[in-house]
Amino acid sequence: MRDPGEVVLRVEDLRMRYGARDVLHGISFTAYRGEVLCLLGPNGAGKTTTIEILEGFRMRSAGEVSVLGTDPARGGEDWRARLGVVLQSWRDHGKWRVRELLDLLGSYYAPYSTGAIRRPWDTDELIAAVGLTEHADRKIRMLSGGQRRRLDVAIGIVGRPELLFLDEPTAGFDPRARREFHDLVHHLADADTTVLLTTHDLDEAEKLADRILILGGGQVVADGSPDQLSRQIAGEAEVRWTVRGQHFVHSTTEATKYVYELFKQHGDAVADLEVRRASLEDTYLELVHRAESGVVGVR
Ligand SMILES: Nc1ncnc2c1ncn2[C@@H]1O[C@H](COP(=O)(O)OP(=O)(O)OP(=O)(O)O)[C@@H](O)[C@H]1O
Repeated sequence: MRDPGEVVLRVEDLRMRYGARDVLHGISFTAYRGEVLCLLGPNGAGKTTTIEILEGFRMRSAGEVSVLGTDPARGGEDWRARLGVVLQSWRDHGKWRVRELLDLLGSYYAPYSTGAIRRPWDTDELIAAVGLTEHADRKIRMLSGGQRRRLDVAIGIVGRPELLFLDEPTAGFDPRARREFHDLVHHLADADTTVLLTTHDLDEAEKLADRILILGGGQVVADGSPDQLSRQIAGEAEVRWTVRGQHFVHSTTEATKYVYELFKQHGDAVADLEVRRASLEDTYLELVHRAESGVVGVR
């Protein structure tokens, strides 16, 4: 358990209403320094709304929110300089070259350097960290979609943020770029950056998140590590095996005991043994289904 003094993000009973429609019905969660928190939920669940409120771009209807110790509705420039934001895509500055743009954007952060955090990030180091060294002198409009997305990430972290918001960061990445990006997020978290990201890619969530929050029906329907969530829902595991070439499948809530009995009964004849627990995808689909059909969530 982390020291409660390290809270970076605290959300209590957050509500959002657009016109007459309630989108967030009172959500609460906390994030700690160096934690990677992943926000999941179906289209329209309120992920972007939540993130925009935390970034100070959207005014909430009700509830308490503290981001790096400040209410985002009242955050000034010095507070904003401690945040990094990677939105869905950066479409401007096509005529600029990669290094030029990062140099310029980085210079805005220089006045916010502190003894502990030197701002901005050195441009060439940053370009290398996001895998754009070969393209540093290219015009932005000449970049491919994935390269441009890497630039979006570089723009989000050029000021060495203490808290980084990533909205579907790897959309359009090839598998290697995704792997490199995941390594980058792990490095940022190791250096104490707190990361809040949204994704629809459950494999990505499982690889990156220390904690997953699932939004459904305007509420947090689950909050825990990928492993904890799977256990909450994984009532039954599926055991598969063969005996003398014949395949068997059995569902049980007590897989270990079942496997023990199996070996007691058949000994070495048991082959191809597999125990499959609920995946994050199974868990996600079940929890969202429960939320949408009005069943109270699991926390
Ligand atoms: N400015 C707005 N005015 C009115 N309704 C809005 C506005 N922005 C979002 N909504 C509604 O609020 C709900 C939540 O939207 P939001 O964009 O936060 O969802 P999301 O979880 O980010 O979805 P997605 O996965 O599709 O990006 C949706 O039903 C959307 O139609």
